[in-house]
Amino acid sequence: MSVVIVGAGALGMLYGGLLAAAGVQVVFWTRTSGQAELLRKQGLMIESADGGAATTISPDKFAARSLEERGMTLGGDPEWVFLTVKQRHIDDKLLDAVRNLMGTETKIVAFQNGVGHIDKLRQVFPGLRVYAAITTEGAKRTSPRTVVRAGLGETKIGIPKGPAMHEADHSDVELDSEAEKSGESLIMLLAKAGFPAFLSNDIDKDIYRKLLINAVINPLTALLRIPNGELLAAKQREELMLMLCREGELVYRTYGIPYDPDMFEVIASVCRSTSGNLSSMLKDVLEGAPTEIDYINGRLVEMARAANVQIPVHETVWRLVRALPLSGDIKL
Ligand SMILES: NC(=O)C1=CN([C@@H]2O[C@H](COP(=O)(O)OP(=O)(O)OC[C@H]3O[C@@H](n4cnc5c(N)ncnc54)[C@H](OP(=O)(O)O)[C@@H]3O)[C@@H](O)[C@H]2O)C=CC1
Ligand SMILES: CC(C)(CO)C(=O)C(=O)O
Repeated sequence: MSVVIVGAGALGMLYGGLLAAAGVQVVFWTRTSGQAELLRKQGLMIESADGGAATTISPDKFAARSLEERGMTLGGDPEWVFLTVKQRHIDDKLLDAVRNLMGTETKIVAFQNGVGHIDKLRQVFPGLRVYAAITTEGAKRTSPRTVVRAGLGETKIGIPKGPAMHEADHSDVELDSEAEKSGESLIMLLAKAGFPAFLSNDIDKDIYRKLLINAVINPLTALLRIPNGELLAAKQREELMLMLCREGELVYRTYGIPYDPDMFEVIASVCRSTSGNLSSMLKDVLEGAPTEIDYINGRLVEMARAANVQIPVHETVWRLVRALPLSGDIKL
């Protein structure tokens, strides 16, 4: 079994590193030749947030190439391509490069938060099975060859339905037997590498559940510059969370997208279980990097507008996060 990791960032190094350590044939595909070279020379390291022993993966356990070295052959016909770049990185150039990697039996697994990417991948690769992975792993890249794993999360894998997920029928649909067989082999592979992983028959529900969790926690933590747990530490913050949650539920009801009856409690419990974490959006803001707001709150706003539904709090946080200065932009 071979796995190509497109994007050796936090998630890419975590999954690729532990798969390689478990003996799976892994090829990392980085953006820059500098990172690929560093990985080839020094290997990579996965540290644990609680100070436990780090896992070192030596360079003989994997291969690393870069987009800049596009001419180089990666060899073979990979069984899986894990797409672990951010949503905004999925552009025509990247998709062209991914196309060159695909063999006849290759399947893609997309790990992005938010929505939009699956439809894009389906348009570019018609007829190809695109799996979505929804994970509660928390990974942070601390150097081009080091990643910190916040704790053991769950990874759910499934094939989203319909070309546009929010227009899809959300009744339970069984995966066809071939897709199920492939999905199960991937789950076993991930389990071998130490990831608690499950096959989902309704990954759309998981995608939209995560979307609402992110659409409440991420913009508020990014705007208020606080760790996730601090959202519950003041009534005013909880009120904002509740408004975002209720507006999101309104959109979901409008489109017939199922959500947990106690969605607010689900979100609050994520704040508690990740209380010390900085959300990915806050990390992006602190690093001066573009955020994934367009693919999270932006998508909800788009859906609401298309259905003539008002979600003013999402609209406001979406605009505010988009308007945040990139670090260093403003000197006071
Ligand atoms: N980190 C986490 O814990 C979780 C992340 N996710 C989702 O997973 C996705 C990835 O997140 P994360 O790993 O944190 O992000 P990172 O920013 O750490 O990693 C993204 C990686 O993609 C690389 N990249 C960008 N463009 C290209 C390209 N053209 N070719 C090859 N590689 C490229 C970047 O390279 P470079 O740095 O050189 O630009 C970087 O290494 C996001 O959508 C996020 O929402 C979901 C759940 C948890
Ligand atoms: C669940 C949460 C909010 C954890 O930090 C997350 O997925 C993120 O930060 O993007």
